[in-house]
Amino acid sequence: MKIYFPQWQGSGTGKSIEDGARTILDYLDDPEFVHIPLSKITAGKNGEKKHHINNYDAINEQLTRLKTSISQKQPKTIKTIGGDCGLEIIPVSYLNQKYTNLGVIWFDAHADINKPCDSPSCNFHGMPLRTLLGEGSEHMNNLLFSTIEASQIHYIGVRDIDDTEQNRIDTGEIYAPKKTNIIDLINTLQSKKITNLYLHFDFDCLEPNDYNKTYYQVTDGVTIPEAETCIKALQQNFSIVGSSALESITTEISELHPIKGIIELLINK
Ligand SMILES: NC(=[NH2+])NCCC[C@H](N)C(=O)O
Repeated sequence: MKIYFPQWQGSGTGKSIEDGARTILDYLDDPEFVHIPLSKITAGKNGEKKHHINNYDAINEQLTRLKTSISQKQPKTIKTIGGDCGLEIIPVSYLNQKYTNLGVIWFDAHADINKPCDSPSCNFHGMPLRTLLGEGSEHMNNLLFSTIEASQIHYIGVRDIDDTEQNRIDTGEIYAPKKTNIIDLINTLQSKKITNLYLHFDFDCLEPNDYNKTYYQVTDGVTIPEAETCIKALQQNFSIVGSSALESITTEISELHPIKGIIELLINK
């Protein structure tokens, strides 16, 4: 199943994330994408915070739509154009229920593992992994198809981590090396007997000199050739049952040029 879900409300005020999703959709020009409509509940500057989550009602309503659509279709695989990282709680928890021992590969500059009450921003896109662990807000748990274990989480390119997130990572089980070594990652996944993977891809994992049309830019990122090599190696060694392309913000298709290879690998391979 291919899904277009341009959720931006998880970033607080970042409407550019919706525009960026549309640009990737237009570039791919693929009628197979199922469009999930966003909530009309006021969000952003005048949005309301509930349970330590900005724009809670809008996010809850539209993620419920996404969940319903996936439940009805019961897809074997899910490819998503987004959108902010908060949307991941739906496809990941669905695929995790379908495939035992799903490996979750998180290409991202950020750890996205905040508890709502610890989050400096109260933006839900910094919370999806903690939610998926079943340690987030009880007010989001109704959206989950299943919860994951810490040992299923593997970061690539993570380098902007809040102190409270680091504390969670330091309690063990989560794979979060300072520098990516693809051989080590593959060995780690194989030693855990993981065969199926979900590839979460926030374009801010990339080195900004290679691509900076992202909601955040964080120095010392993964280069585009490194990211492509890594995705290809994972595709050769594992079965990829889901992937996402998230938080790019350009409104010009021509500016997607540097990341076209990555988009193709994630969505069309
Ligand atoms: N998906 C993202 N862009 N996440 C950024 C999160 C930034 C920061 N850690 C926060 O929780 O607010």
